[in-house]
Amino acid sequence: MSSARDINAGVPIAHRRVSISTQNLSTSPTATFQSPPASFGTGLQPRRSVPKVLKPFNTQDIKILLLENVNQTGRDILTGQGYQVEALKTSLPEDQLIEKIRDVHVIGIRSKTKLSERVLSEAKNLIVIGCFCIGTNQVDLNYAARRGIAVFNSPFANSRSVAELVIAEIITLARQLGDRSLEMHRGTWNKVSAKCWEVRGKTLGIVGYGHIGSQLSVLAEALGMNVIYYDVVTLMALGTARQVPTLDNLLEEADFVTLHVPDLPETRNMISTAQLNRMKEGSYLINASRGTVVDIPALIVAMRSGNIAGAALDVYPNEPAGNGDYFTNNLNQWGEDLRSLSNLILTPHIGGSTEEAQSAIGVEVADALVRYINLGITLGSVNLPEVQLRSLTMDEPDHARIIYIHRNVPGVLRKVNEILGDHNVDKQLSDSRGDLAYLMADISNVRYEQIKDIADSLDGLSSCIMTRVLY
Ligand SMILES: NC(=O)c1ccc[n+]([C@@H]2O[C@H](COP(=O)([O-])OP(=O)(O)OC[C@H]3O[C@@H](n4cnc5c(N)ncnc54)[C@H](O)[C@@H]3O)[C@@H](O)[C@H]2O)c1
Ligand SMILES: O=C(O)[C@H](O)COP(=O)(O)O
Repeated sequence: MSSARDINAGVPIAHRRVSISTQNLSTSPTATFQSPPASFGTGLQPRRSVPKVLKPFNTQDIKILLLENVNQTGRDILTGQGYQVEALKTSLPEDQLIEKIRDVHVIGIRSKTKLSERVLSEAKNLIVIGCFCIGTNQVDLNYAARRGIAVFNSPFANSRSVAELVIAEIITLARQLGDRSLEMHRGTWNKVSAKCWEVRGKTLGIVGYGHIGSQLSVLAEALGMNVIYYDVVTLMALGTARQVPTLDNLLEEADFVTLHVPDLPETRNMISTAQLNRMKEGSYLINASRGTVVDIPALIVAMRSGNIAGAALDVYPNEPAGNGDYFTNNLNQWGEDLRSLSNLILTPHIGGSTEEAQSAIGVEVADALVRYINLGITLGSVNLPEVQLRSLTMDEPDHARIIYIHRNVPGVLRKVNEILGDHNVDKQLSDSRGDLAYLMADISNVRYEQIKDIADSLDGLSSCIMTRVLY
């Protein structure tokens, strides 16, 4: 088992390095870390017994809290490491979250758990956050970085699932399938063709042509749709899709408008009364991005007027913490209005909720957490500089890996190397991101009893945010 220790105010700054078989490391010239197979989670083995002087804790001492029903694949990888894993099916109210987060070194969440500065400031032992989803808007990334807490996510493992849901919704809206099905469930046969359409030849307007938007573009063209898209970045069109210069251009031309932008200050209420009024009469709106992107009261007005012939919402400004919670309470006054509208598909944030997506996300994020906890590798981190050293000497005795997360100020490397200077620095890599820098150094000829001195000296530097020594 690997181990870690706690030197400063409960912050685990060192844990025993573990060996890793070289087949798990990329041999590509770019030296990126290849995503390991699922067995990676059990592939890391302890190297030697723990030196008493460091009061290290074993991997069993690493406490991980997983919220929001993280997939079994991820739980298995983490428990396979020997970490203590507590997994809950829902998110937690802030007060309970604060109580729980005080104790853990790692937290895994999905889109609902808000890790604000207020919550994170209580997380004295936290070294890393895993977002088992695409979005990271629920985490205060800047504050986490200032504290040296790494954040990882799964940038595209559920993109296909979302794109397929949107395709289903386009046809469902065009044919009013939701309403017909509801009527049949109530015993009413209502065979109509008025205002029911084929999607072939219609124009799909995609707002945000990233992972999901671009995948959707390909699927929609296969159905015979014309695709236009709007994005703040100029992006290569797939197939015969066409980028339009403004959102208004898209709204005026599209029969279906679908939103795939992140939650940013600029995308809040991006679709409100003015934008809905620009949309073609009888057009449709789909939002499977974030609940903040659509002004819901404005949508209700537009649908009641008939200008918008149908809509699909998968995401909402306030979402319940878990299944069974009452939807209307969270939407306040809008819940009842939404539920009363025809040709409005309401789904409980299930865009990425498929077996395939959740299983892949579980593996991807859990592997990233293991690599970070055990090896300090930040590849894929959304808030720290991405640093990886591929060490061929990890299994040799008297080697240690130093991780020094620090403020990006002049003179740090000189001071760090003064501290490491008595040892043989085999490799060293440092990268910065804004005000923050991440240094990784593999040193040899270091005795275990010297490791505490190194850690203490690094901690004593004024630039220090967090020091970890892996050995
Ligand atoms: N419903 C779900 O279950 C579900 C699942 C996955 C992702 N999502 C959400 O879907 C959204 C898109 O995900 P993605 O993986 O495609 O993201 P992405 O980062 O790959 O793509 C987002 C695109 O939006 C563009 N963009 C940013 N700001 C914009 C603006 N103001 N106007 C126009 N374009 C803008 C970006 O340039 C980028 O091309 C995110 O909000 C994500 O959280 C929801
Ligand atoms: O950000 C995401 O990946 C989606 O919104 C899905 O979130 P979820 O994992 O909470 O369903």
